[in-house]
Amino acid sequence: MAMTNSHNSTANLLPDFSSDANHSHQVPTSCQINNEEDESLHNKNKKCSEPKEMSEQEDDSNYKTGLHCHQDHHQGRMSLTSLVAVEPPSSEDPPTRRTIDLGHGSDLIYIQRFLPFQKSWTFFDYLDKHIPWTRPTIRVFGRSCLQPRDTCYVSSSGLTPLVYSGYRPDAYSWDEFPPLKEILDAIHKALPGSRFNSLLLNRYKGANDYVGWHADDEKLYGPTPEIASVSFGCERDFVLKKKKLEDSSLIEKRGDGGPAKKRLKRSSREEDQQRFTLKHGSLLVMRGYTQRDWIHSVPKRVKAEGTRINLTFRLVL
Ligand SMILES: O=C(O)CCC(=O)C(=O)O
Ligand SMILES: [Fe+2]
Repeated sequence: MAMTNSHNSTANLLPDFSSDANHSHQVPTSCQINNEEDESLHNKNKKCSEPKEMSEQEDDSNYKTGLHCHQDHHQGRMSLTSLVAVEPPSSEDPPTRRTIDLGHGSDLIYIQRFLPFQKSWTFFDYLDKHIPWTRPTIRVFGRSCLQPRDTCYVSSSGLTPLVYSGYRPDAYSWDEFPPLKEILDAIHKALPGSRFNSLLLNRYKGANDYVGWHADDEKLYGPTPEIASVSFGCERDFVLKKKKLEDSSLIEKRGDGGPAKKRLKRSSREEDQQRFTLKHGSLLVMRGYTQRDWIHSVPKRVKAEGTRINLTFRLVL
């Protein structure tokens, strides 16, 4: 597929992220999420309904203080995208890479400015226009419903097909979307030793689009999937909650990454929750047993007016 925007090599523009530059930042652990929807863990009889929004009061300061018009993108073009609340980074800020140890063999890496700001808008525009987005019907708790976000799937040929919520997306080839290969190259460079061969794309077209609580624990990824998530456009919260074991020895003994969902509940302890406001151009990596022991979601948000595009790179074994 032809690109309408010119693209320089991302790798040339990228700083070296191969070592931790800064461990001192703290990840916010307070989490006022009242979204009790859980697509994977409980309440099978629940209607295929959408999760509750945060109230204005609960909707945290990220969205109150973080609303800034970015002035240097889409100049002279008024569009929904141009209203996205994205704060351009200060050029003085060094790129930082944080590693967050979730315990018991699970960890996260977060690089806030993984891709350069303007370059990230070029990617956003390309993906928004050229990806063959679809909004499929999926099965949740035995009911059919429209997936609350657009999606697309890209993978290398010959892999086990991805099936989730009763939906099997067609797999497009990397060759059709050169910028995706460019982003993949940048990820491989930032994560030496890691390899990804498939990509699930999500587009959240506004405040009502979301992804409910789930773990990406499909068998085709093996027991310890590494998932590299790149975000573009409107900032949204990404929330992780630790699954609560009824018998904490079970998971340790199983050790196979299998979906022990029936025996797990979400935890209510504050330290068992993590929340990130995923920035335009950021990279979040989930590693180890994160999919086995934690669930994650991108909840609805009152103030998230613009479009967000998220790419999750995975390795199908
Ligand atoms: O949009 C995101 O940040 C996460 C998407 C996700 O969890 C998924 O596609 O499995
Ligand atoms: Fe996920």
